[in-house]
Amino acid sequence: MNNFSWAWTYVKPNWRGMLVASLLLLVNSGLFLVNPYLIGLIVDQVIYANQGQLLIPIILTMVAAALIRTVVRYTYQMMFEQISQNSLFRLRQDLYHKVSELDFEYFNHTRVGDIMARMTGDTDAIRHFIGWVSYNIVESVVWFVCAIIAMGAINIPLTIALVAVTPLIFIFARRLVKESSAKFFDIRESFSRLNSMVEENIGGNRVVKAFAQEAFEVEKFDLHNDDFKQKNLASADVTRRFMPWLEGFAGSLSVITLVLGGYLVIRGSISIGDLVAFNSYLWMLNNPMRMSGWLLNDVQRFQAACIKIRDLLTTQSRIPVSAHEDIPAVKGQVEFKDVSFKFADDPNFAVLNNVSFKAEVGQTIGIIGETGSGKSTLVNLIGRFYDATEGEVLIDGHNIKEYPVRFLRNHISMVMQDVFLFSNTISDNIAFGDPYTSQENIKRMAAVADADAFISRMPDGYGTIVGERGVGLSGGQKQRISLARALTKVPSILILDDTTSAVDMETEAKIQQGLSEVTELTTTFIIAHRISSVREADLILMLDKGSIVERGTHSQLIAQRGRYYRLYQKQLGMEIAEDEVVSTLTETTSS
Ligand SMILES: Nc1ncnc2c1ncn2[C@@H]1O[C@H](COP(=O)(O)OP(=O)(O)OP(=O)(O)O)[C@@H](O)[C@H]1O
Repeated sequence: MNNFSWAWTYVKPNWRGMLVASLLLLVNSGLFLVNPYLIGLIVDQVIYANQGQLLIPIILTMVAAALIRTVVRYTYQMMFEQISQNSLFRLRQDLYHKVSELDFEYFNHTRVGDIMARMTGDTDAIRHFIGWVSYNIVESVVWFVCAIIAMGAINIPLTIALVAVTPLIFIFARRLVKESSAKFFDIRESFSRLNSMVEENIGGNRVVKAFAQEAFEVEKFDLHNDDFKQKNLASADVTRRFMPWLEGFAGSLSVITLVLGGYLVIRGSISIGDLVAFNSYLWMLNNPMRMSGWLLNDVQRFQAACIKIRDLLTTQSRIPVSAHEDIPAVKGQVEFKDVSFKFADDPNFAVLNNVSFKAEVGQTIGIIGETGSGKSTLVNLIGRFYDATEGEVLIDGHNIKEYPVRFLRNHISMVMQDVFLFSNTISDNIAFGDPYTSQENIKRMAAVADADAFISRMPDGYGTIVGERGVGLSGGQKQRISLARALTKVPSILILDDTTSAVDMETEAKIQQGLSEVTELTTTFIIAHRISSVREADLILMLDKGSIVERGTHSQLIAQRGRYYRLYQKQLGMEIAEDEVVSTLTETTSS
């Protein structure tokens, strides 16, 4: 399907409006023929044939034609605008739906700025095409044809002399399209890079400031900014080189009309009135010629935008959103059978190697291991954010691939390592897990996450609006709010990825106590670096380079005297050291 047919699918629901607008456009073009004809009449009949009584009716007709034209033009322009906005609305809807269903893999490789460029600049190029360029092209063609017919009716040889110039315009227009097309793609890519750079910089402004790298970033921005400017100038250069030719051809029509037309008048082949009318129609012929360069540029911009948008709309998630629908509710038994996993962009590196374990409903599984050992990747397979490359993940005995993804995720709650809060009230952030939850439940779950106390101390309490990504809250506060958010959902499977890393051990103990009360029927996965976070778990998995190297309960693993034991010793030593510091400080203060 070409880009025009594709764009039509968005316009099609308004096809009736489009038809009426196009008919009005034809009426308007027809009305343009009236005045030149009447001007010819004034010259021939009123001035030369001395029929002064015709002057007033002719002028009144001209005024009426101009008035009707104004109303008609306003109406169809507004209709095109309305249709283009409706089409844009539908397109944005499709784009947003698409973006919301794309998987982690896509976002791992796509810059947010690039997606934003598609959703703003590219969609606007398409709106501009539907709402302005398309009817201007039709209008130009209609004017061109009408002018030739009207001029042909006056004098055929003179019309042929003018039309003889038009092939040159097509030759130049084709060359313009050929040269400018690539430039628009360059502009589009440069805009996307600029957008991504700005987006990343605003998002990472704290890091930039912390490293005092403002000057370096400004320099980087200037490079992108300059690149965008140069790409636009290169495109403008092509336009400027071709425009004088198109202008020149359009201007040559007046010269041909005056020279050849004057000759025909002297010879008596046409009247002066006919020549004046002919000259007035000329505008309908040379205006489309002048416009052709600009319109062709806009068509190129439209084509470049269509390619980018269609590329996004046709991107397929590796994880399909729907699957078998007749599957019972998730209870929460999770089993990994010889699961291995490799990221698509690094197929030689196995992030998980033959991982096998079983978690019964309501059990707590602790996952511990060095950084980069594959802990987050393992739990990401449970929510089908990625699919295992080998082996099977089973939930309640069914292969996870049999579950419709949204259905499955509805039964899973996840507190991600990288906490994200929306710039909204704390209450709404917590209710995000279940928008229909009551205020009491929000407060209850906040209490379980040991967040109620600090939230209540805030001046606006649960109504406090947090900044973008939770700005204004400490790391530990953000973690606790995101834990409360995960708990409001009443999940069958709860995944806590390093959720208490930023809270002190006393708070962690309180949270664990609260959690054990509300997760009796919930299979809970706790990823942690601190043994204190997992020691009560029914099963602890120790990962190393993607493989389970030790497994068992805390006491079993201690008895094994292996890596877990050594880690425990190390952490215990640190705890004791910490306790010693605290008691020394206390003693010093009291003495
Ligand atoms: N999108 C990705 N593409 C390629 N490799 C990745 C991707 N995400 C993670 N990895 C790699 O997979 C490995 C495991 O990462 P993972 O995030 O699962 O580790 P982790 O044990 O959770 O680490 P941490 O404790 O630091 O959170 C790492 O070597 C990492 O570099």
